[in-house]
Amino acid sequence: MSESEQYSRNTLMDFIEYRPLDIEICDVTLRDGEQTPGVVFTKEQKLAVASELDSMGIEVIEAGFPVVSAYEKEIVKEIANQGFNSRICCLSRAVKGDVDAALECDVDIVSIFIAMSDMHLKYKYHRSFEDMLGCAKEAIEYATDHGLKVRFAAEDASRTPIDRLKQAFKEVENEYKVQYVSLADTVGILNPATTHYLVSEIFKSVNTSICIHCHDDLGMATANTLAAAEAGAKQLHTTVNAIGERAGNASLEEVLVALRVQYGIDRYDTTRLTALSRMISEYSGITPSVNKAVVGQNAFTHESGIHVAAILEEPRTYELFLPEMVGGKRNLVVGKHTGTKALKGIINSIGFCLEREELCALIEKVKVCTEEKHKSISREQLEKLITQVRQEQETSGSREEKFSI
Ligand SMILES: CC(=O)SCCNC(=O)CCNC(=O)[C@H](O)C(C)(C)COP(=O)(O)OP(=O)(O)OC[C@H]1O[C@@H](n2cnc3c(N)ncnc32)[C@H](O)[C@@H]1OP(=O)(O)O
Ligand SMILES: O=C(O)CCC(=O)C(=O)O
Repeated sequence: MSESEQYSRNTLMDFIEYRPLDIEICDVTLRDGEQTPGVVFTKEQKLAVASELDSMGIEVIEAGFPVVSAYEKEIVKEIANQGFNSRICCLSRAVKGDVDAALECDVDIVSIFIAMSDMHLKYKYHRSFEDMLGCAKEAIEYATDHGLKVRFAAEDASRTPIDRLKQAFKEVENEYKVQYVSLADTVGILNPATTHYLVSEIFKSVNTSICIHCHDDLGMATANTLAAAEAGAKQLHTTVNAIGERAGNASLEEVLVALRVQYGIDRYDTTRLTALSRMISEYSGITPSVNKAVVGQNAFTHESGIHVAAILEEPRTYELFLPEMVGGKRNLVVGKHTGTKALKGIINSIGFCLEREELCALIEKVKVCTEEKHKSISREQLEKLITQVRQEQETSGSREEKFSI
């Protein structure tokens, strides 16, 4: 199947003015994702996830926060030494000890973060902006002197005065060689318009590549991430199944599929997404909601008669992209909303062939049964109903014969 037959391209994009996207993905499932309350990945699990991300073509993997524990440090080090194509990154506070831990892990990039919002300066650090920026600079200098590539990350950037962000980024950029500056929407306050504004403003004032790290407190993390990309952000942060602090982060599966459908970026192996999602569900103990985009159980499940009738002719009538594109499977369900064409197609596909009258009787039974049970019906129940219908038709047929004798 050709690429263009796998999905409908959003042709309205042709009417929108935006900067051509020049992006890479930094997946933070193994760091921010693991900060989901109650989630603890084993070394084997983290290695397996990192390997999948690498195979998928993800450019940067944030493997962890080494100072959290000795085991965490051991895992980050092992991931960094796997020889993956993905570059390996880890988190560090603006503290020498954290940078030392990163150095011990052999990572490619260390993400040194500070918050510069009034809220965090006052209640978290009890220190001034100048003090914290000083700490950040010391840590950055120490890291770069020791050969580490650095991302300078502004935590809570979306609640920080823009001029303060610009000043900090400019000073750091002028004094050190950093690879990235990062904007974190730590509490998920942004919307696509304000994300675009924030990134555009920073884009105008720095020469360093910009990263965007979005949280989903208002359900806009994916949209904000894409708005940031349109405004010039280079590195987009994601997590598998959108796991992460509170409402989670921008979802890897949503961002990758949106990049393809909206912007034609097709270099990632999206066919691995469903398997990776199942892997994270198992390892984290958190299953995405059934209606979760791309990987939810219902992402390619259809019941409505009008939809299924059309899908049997051409799935793209009611599917933006085909399940094969993300390693998923289509599932046609028989329930209250099933129509005759759909039922005929479904029963034919499982080896049954009914006359028109039998089909009408079956659909009646399906409706009554699903309304009584308040749920759709299983294949087994469907087969039982087909048997019942056939028996009833036979009985009424022989009765008619008797009557006509
Ligand atoms: C937005 C984010 O996701 S940030 C990352 C959040 N992730 C985590 O917190 C990972 C899990 N955390 C941990 O295991 C622990 O909190 C550790 C190992 C990081 C630190 O543990 P502790 O040394 O016991 O410190 P504790 O957690 O009590 O407090 C955090 C300290 O870090 C300081 N701190 C927080 N962020 C920064 C920063 N970016 N730069 C410098 N110091 C910082 C706080 O001000 C506080 O300092 P204080 O002890 O002088 O008050
Ligand atoms: O910006 C970053 O890279 C990390 C910060 C972060 O995790 C957050 O603020 O939620």
